[in-house]
Amino acid sequence: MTVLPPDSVLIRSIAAWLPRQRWFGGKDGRRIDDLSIGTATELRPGDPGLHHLTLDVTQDGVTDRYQVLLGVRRDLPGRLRHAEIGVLSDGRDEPKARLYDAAFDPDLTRTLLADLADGAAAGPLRFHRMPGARIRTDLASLPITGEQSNTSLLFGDAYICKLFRRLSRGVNLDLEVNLALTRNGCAHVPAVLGWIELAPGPLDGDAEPVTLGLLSDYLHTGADGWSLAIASVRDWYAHTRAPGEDEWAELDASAAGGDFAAEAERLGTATAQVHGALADAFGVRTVPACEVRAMAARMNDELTATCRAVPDLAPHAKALTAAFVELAALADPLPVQRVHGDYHLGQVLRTESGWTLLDFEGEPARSQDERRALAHPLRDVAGMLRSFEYAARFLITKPGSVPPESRPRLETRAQAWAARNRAAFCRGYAAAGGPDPAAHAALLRAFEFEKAVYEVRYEARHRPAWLPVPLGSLAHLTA
Ligand SMILES: Nc1ncnc2c1ncn2[C@@H]1O[C@H](COP(=O)(O)OP(=O)(O)O)[C@@H](O)[C@H]1O
Ligand SMILES: O=P(O)(O)O[C@H]1O[C@H](CO)[C@@H](O[C@H]2O[C@H](CO)[C@@H](O)[C@H](O)[C@H]2O)[C@H](O)[C@H]1O
Repeated sequence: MTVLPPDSVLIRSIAAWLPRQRWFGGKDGRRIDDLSIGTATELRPGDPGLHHLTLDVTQDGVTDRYQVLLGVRRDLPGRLRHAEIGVLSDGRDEPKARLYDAAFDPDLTRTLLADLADGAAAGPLRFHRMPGARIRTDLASLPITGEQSNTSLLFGDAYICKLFRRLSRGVNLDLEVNLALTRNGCAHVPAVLGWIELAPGPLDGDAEPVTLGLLSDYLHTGADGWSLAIASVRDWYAHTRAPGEDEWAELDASAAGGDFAAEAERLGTATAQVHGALADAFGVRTVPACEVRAMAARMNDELTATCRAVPDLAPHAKALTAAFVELAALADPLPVQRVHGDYHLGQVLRTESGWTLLDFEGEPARSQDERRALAHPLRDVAGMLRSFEYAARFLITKPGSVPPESRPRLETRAQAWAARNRAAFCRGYAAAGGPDPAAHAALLRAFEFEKAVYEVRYEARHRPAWLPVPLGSLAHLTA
């Protein structure tokens, strides 16, 4: 049972299973033309056995590398049936072994924790413990499932181990940034406890190790910004006038019980502090005005391409282009630095001690080089402002979500909620030393529109039912 099945059986099983996985990046209609095993490492012999695989998956001439934890058992208990990848038969009636996604098997993932605690090495895999960190090894894991591009394992309520599914060349951005900020004592990221990497191998000649996993403190008291914001919006929609209140006066959003503005302001403050820490850790560079013009041209090219793919965006194109032209006309050089890169309410957690930022990997739909590129910090501010727009409209935009007669009233409420929380976030950001959004209106607007174009493309490809959300907010912002 410790020996891997012949490649052909394994590869056929994985090729059929891969496209069904939420985290598989190649589900855009392209066929898998070739699939091969890059590395295979036995991490635990016996029944159940654990193997670590890297897979090279080629689609339309482009090869991406993924990792899979392969479990092998003679009998698969009911709790693991949903994770089955394939059956290995000996040619007679009885299956010889069952292959499955071991991320779902706490009996096997325990091995990862033990190896991290030991700073072990296995074949090309290297397990690193953060100097000074103590890692408990007696915890069982539970995978987080859902809308994730990676697979994260919760170990008790102490640790979270993020296993990157599509592997990028060299050190993963999430590890690089979290490690630098943990070392600098930044309170707004979860502390890094360890990481797993693939040592540069003779096979592909990579000079740098490839990051496979990241073990961090699990912030078990945290609530994510998106759920908190949505709860606030729901409360604001239901808010009614107090008895005796002037029925013609504008409704006062601050009087709604679930008002989010104080949280939005604190989030702005935390964001500016993280930007300061990123500038300290990685430095700041200034780009000349010609590069700003090139950036504006790229934004406009993406707009043109997206209008072709999603014609519903076309009615907004004129207003968006005008914002990119305005950006190109800015004569000043721009300071750029490491930023979050895909900043939205789903990437922040509110704990009892403040806001924490997660997932510094950048936008999943961008290339590795684009994700690593330096940017002006207001690009993140724009990302979060877009997220307030999303949260404000999410509950009412999907077709059939509210009766048509309520829509105009709720759209007015949505606009008020977004305006109030955008202003609070920007206030907190500027007060904590970030570049003042009010003083950089043209830059901020261009970044917001760039993100909105990305969102239209993202939603059309991954969640078509959400497409009315960015389109609805664009209708308002470009009116
Ligand atoms: N350190 C942590 N503490 C608590 N929850 C976390 C932590 N890291 C991630 N999470 C939860 O897991 C979710 C996904 O994490 P994320 O890093 O964004 O993964 P992905 O790249 O797969 O989207 C987050 O939205 C958050 O709810
Ligand atoms: O979290 P990821 O790094 O996978 O980011 C991608 O997916 C996000 C959605 O999960 C997407 O964010 C968009 O939807 C959010 C609501 O679900 C909203 O708050 C964001 O403002 C909006 O951009 C993100 O763009 C995408 O890269």
